[in-house]
Amino acid sequence: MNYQAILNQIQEELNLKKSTGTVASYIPELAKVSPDKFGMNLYCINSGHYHFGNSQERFSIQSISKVFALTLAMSLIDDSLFERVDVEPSGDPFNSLVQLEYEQGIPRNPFINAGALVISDILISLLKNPKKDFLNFIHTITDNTTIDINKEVFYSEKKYSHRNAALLNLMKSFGNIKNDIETVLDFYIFQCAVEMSCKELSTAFMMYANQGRKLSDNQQILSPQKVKRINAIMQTCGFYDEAGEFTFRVGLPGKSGVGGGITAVHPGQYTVTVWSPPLNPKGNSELGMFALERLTTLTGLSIF
Ligand SMILES: NC(=O)CC[C@H](N)C(=O)O
Repeated sequence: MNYQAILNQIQEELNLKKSTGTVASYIPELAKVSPDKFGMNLYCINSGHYHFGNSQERFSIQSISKVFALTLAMSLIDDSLFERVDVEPSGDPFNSLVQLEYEQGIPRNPFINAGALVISDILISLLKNPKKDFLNFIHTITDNTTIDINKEVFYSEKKYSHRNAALLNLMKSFGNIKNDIETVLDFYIFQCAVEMSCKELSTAFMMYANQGRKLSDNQQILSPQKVKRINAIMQTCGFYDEAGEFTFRVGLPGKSGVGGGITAVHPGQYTVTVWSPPLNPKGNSELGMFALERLTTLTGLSIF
């Protein structure tokens, strides 16, 4: 298959499309990013990288980091993790508080904010230097030690994190947060502030397409069974209250972030990352979803 020709076609179609979305502004620093950025990187297990646009420029990965945090936590502890966070789609926005109240502080899944905050709490209890260890984990899976956080984004989100603090307080009242609220919030915001390019994200996600092994050196990062589970959670919960729509249109497990990035996985075949900052009302990249839908349609390669 001529993947580059398919990507070129998607780029041409995108040039004709006007986005109706808006760049996230509740983290003020994110609002400074140009809405016209667009990058796409496709990383095939058998034939390497294909790309176009701003695919090598780093952007704020935001909630895509939730996949790395869950992976790290699952590599360190057993299934007891899932006593503190469930694996059901929420059908609610990523930062919603309502379900938590009547479900007694157990978040629906690890990819909504409440669930990711519980994973942050677990990592803080398990790791010596949570921030350093988290970055090291990303360095390992990408073979790239230059990946870091964007400090402006970090401090910007810290100033406007009242809702995440509310989620933490509510969960703490139910006994599902063990560490100090400020410490958990700080680590969660840190992981969201990591910056990576489309190419780096596709590389990091390759382990989910390759049974838990890195492609570069075959290192087993996570067992195939655990990778299967993470892919399942990405499929059912990776896009909040748009997980069904993403599955319907694109047909791949994946994860989005309010920085405008989406990374998706076709186990055994490829990983793909798109970046376009304007978000649809559900907080997912509008043109990113369009590009991924075109990719699985033009290649005929989705998991369904
Ligand atoms: N959906 C997202 O990417 C949200 C991440 C963001 N840091 C928040 O907690 O609001």
